[in-house]
Amino acid sequence: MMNNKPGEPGAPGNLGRDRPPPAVQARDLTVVRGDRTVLTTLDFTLRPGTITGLLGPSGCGKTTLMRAVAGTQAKVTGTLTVLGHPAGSPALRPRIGYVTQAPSVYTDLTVRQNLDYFAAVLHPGRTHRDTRRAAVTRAIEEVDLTTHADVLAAALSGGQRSRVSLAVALLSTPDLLVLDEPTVGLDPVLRRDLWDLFHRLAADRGATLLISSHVMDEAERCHRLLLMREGRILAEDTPEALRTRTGTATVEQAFLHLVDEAAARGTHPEEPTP
Ligand SMILES: Nc1ncnc2c1ncn2[C@@H]1O[C@H](COP(=O)(O)OP(=O)(O)OP(=O)(O)O)[C@@H](O)[C@H]1O
Repeated sequence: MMNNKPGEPGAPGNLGRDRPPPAVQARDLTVVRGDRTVLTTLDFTLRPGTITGLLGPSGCGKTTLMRAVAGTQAKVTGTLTVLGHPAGSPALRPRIGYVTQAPSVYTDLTVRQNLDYFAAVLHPGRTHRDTRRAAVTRAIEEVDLTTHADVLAAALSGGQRSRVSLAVALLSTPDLLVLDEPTVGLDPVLRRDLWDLFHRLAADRGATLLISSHVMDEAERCHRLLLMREGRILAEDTPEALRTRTGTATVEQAFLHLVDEAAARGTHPEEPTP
């Protein structure tokens, strides 16, 4: 499907020369779903150990972009390199944690049983029993579900179930975490705690996180932002640079400013102005 061209960042010849290769690099990334082009020639780069927020209105293509990065999206063209491999490579499977909007948990199992099950898939065999146990306990603690470890998933709230999915993704200590709206339905305290966890994963483990959200105030917690609209990237920068560039006080205002600016020009923002 997609190949690195020699000399491009992420290609084997460039590894380790100046700075670490990008965790994710997209060039001309285009995705067709049904008979519609839903992502159009996207270019972006995610640096290792950073948190990138993916923001934009419903239907703009956030989930499609995440599925492409996670390697689960069909009809992807262009170049998409993930942790040095073409997106979708089998070698990437244990290195990516992808948490979808719909929590993928077994409702007839408890929180711990769910995690035990997935841990057994990741680290099968008796010899890994202690590793599994430690990984499960750590993942449950990280998502703050220790007090609910023995509760059936069927009896959890939506937000708690989402956190079980996140715990499953954390079991394999992934290098790249792709999280589709992980804070939907959570109260402000839990949202804050989860964002603290995301920052710890980036700072302590060097993990790269791509996190989608509808909530613009969460944008301020990201190192970088990809603002999307109608299948295209409206802007890619730090929250501060976006505010400064647009002379606005919040990322939400910056987003609206960029939308208005593009409409006034009659072009899409990343298209060169004549
Ligand atoms: N299975 C599908 N077949 C055809 N078109 C699809 C399919 N799934 C999504 N789309 C279209 O692709 C576009 C992008 O959808 P996507 O789910 O990526 O958006 P989103 O930004 O994640 O939306 P939301 O924030 O509501 O989750 C939408 O216009 C949607 O209608």
